[in-house]
Amino acid sequence: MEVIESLGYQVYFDDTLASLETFLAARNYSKIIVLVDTNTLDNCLPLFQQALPSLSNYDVIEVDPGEENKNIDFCIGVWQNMLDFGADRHSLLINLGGGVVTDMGGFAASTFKRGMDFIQIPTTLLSQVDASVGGKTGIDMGSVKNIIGTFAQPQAVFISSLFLKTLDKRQLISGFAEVIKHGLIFDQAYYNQVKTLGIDQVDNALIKHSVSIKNRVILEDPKEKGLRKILNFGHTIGHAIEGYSLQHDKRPLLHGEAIAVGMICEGFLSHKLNGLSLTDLDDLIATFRRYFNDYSFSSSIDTTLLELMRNDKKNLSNQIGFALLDRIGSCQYDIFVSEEDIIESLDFYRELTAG
Ligand SMILES: NC(=O)c1ccc[n+]([C@@H]2O[C@H](COP(=O)([O-])OP(=O)(O)OC[C@H]3O[C@@H](n4cnc5c(N)ncnc54)[C@H](O)[C@@H]3O)[C@@H](O)[C@H]2O)c1
Ligand SMILES: O=C(O)C(=O)C[C@@H](O)[C@H](O)[C@H](O)COP(=O)(O)O
Ligand SMILES: [Zn+2]
Repeated sequence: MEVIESLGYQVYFDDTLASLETFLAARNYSKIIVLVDTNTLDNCLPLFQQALPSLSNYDVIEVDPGEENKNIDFCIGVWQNMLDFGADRHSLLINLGGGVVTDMGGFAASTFKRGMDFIQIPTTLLSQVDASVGGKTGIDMGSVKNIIGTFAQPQAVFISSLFLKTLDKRQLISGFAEVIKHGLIFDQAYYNQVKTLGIDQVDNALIKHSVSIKNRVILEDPKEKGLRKILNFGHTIGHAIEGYSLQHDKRPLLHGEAIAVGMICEGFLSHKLNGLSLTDLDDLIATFRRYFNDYSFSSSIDTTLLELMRNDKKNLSNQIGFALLDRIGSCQYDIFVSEEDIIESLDFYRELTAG
């Protein structure tokens, strides 16, 4: 078992979940509630139960799966269930699921009775390498991603790669977008290592390396006043595309798929405005196109996408904020980009992927 020290809590890499048993034994929670979605109820709760045979007295809250349910209505359902189960400030919420469960569960716990303890047991690659660590919690409103939320740290994070065995390939690749992002913004050698990996080559060492990159950034800037914004590379445009797709596409893009589009567009902006070489841009594009299908969207939605970008949390005084690369492995933040340049980056993506 390996451990990373994060913001006052530990991230355990522990396929046995023995560390969770020790964690619970050392605390005297008045009540334990496990939040799952329908898929993690079927696929992950049995593994959780097997690993913790001594834990029998807990309640389960189940929500429908998927981004379309990461909203206030489902959150009210979670709060209501916690009330019904008699949760108090000395209770623990265990979020057992992907980023939707860890984001929404973290938000529900951090606001319930002004805050109760929660732990994260991420069960997707995306939530293991990114969403479960760092304390960003939240929900969407319509097409606007993560617009209501808190910074609230879990009491601990328990990562077991065994959960990934039931995850489908599309979800694994979606999570891989954040892995590639970690290399692009912080670690060129890591980027070079991961950019040709097969998705079946994802292992504990890779998950731990990604978490350690994210952790170094958040330790320096827990509340995203500065450096932490680099973790948002690809997200100004990616979140707008994700939010749009969620409301309009029959089969909406997943988070990682949308930010892969965003990272190509923001790669273009990095080249145009922040000194990223053409060689690095071409490399970035080839990497994302190796793993991700092209997304087709017409210029008629550009005004809607810009409207969504006007809600980005990195914005300042009506200027749309970006984190952009100057080379692979290095990223700057607080770069404000004109709407003309943003549209040029969307045109660039469309031309790149046309035909
Ligand atoms: N807080 C953060 O720092 C942060 C970072 C990155 C992403 N996010 C958020 O995370 C969310 C995306 O997370 P995600 O990709 O994990 O999506 P998700 O939670 O929707 O999970 C993806 C799908 O996999 C299913 N699933 C989960 N674990 C499974 C398993 N082990 N076996 C089989 N099926 C399983 C889920 O039910 C769901 O259908 C987005 O809302 C994004 O905004 C947050
Ligand atoms: O942890 C962070 O900080 C990130 O930006 C990680 C992102 O991958 C993640 O998608 C996050 O939820 C985006 O946050 P937001 O503040 O842009 O909503
Ligand atoms: Zn993300």
